[in-house]
Amino acid sequence: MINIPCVIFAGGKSSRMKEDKSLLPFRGFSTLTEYQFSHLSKIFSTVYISCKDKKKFDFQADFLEDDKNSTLFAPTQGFLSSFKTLSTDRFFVISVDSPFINLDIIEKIISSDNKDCDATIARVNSNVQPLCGIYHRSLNAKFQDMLQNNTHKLGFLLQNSRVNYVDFKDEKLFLNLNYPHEYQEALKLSTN
Ligand SMILES: Nc1nc2c(ncn2[C@@H]2O[C@H](COP(=O)(O)OP(=O)(O)OP(=O)(O)O)[C@@H](O)[C@H]2O)c(=O)[nH]1
Ligand SMILES: [Mg+2]
Repeated sequence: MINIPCVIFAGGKSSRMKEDKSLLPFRGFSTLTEYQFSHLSKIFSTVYISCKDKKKFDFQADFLEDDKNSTLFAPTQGFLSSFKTLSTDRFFVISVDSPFINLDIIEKIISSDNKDCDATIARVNSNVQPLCGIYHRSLNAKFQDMLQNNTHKLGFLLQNSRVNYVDFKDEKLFLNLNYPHEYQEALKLSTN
């Protein structure tokens, strides 16, 4: 088991999906979140779910809720509550809507990480995947600045930080379910 905590980001608006994607059924699980939680719990010894309000889920897990006083929708919120609640120097981040990220990918990222960087992040055919990688506590202050300045582009943060990129080729494994057609594609890939 991997000892770095894993945080599943599941608190977004799903504006492109038009319904909360974290609650869509997947691979026999009643929600994509439960699928990810179950899969990742076999790999990581601690798995957290980052969300606005744990009440939207009806299963037991460790939830990290966003600041209730904020109306902002952006992963920045999830990062800030992760840094606040977790005591470790780093944690692994994954998006709820990328169900094909596997052990092989996770192990490669973890073995590429080192103490001198701020983050170790997946890149697929030169596309950076900010929600698949390790973030270090050294970035906490930058996330606080992002909140203060109301700028939430993770790509920009990473461009201005010390990042190790880990390159992958198979784009299918990084499929993000943003639109209904991508969810349909994921369902099809799962039955093959
Ligand atoms: N905890 C938390 N997670 C978030 C927040 N906003 C986005 N995320 C998560 O970040 C991940 C990547 O975001 P997107 O793929 O853009 O998802 P989204 O923002 O729900 O979808 P769109 O509204 O279509 O952009 C998803 O897993 C979201 O659940 C937030 O305010 N809080
Ligand atoms: Mg979004």
